[in-house]
Amino acid sequence: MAEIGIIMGSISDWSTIKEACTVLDDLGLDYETEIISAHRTPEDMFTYAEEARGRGLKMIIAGAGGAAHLPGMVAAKTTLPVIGVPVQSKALDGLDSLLSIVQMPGGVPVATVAIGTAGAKNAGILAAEMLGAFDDKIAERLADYRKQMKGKVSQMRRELREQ
Ligand SMILES: Nc1c(C(=O)O)ncn1[C@@H]1O[C@H](COP(=O)(O)O)[C@@H](O)[C@H]1O
Repeated sequence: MAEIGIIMGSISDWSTIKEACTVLDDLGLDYETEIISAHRTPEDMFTYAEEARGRGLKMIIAGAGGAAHLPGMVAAKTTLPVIGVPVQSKALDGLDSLLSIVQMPGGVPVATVAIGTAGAKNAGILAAEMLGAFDDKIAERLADYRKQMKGKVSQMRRELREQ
């Protein structure tokens, strides 16, 4: 059963949010995905947030752009940890998304990652690390992931020397 819920405000966010899914696939972790909007489907958002823990989710990754109220509103309706992904918007390059997500009032946190695809990737890794804090097998997979990253840097160094 999925322990990570991944929601986004619109299908237009998918090209960003799928980076979180890709990294979770690489790490062999189950997740579920859904489109939910605080603005367009507020009732569905409340239901999703209220039922998340009972359905076995351990955390929620929520991505949205522009007036990105989804992560904060979901956080307001659940005590599960919420990771917010600011999607890069056309008008303001995602600064609007970032500020909408990161500036939560004290008492209702959203763990906010960077704008765009790198942020979505990190949201996936952060979710895995949170689960890995309680699961040695996941922690081992994360250690392997780090080793692979190190290997890629070694390859970059070789390429640089060949320039
Ligand atoms: N920020 C939100 C919310 C919300 O916060 O509930 N719902 C949709 N949106 C955002 O509107 C942008 C444009 O959406 P469309 O491309 O569907 O017009 C998307 O980035 C979405 O996350």
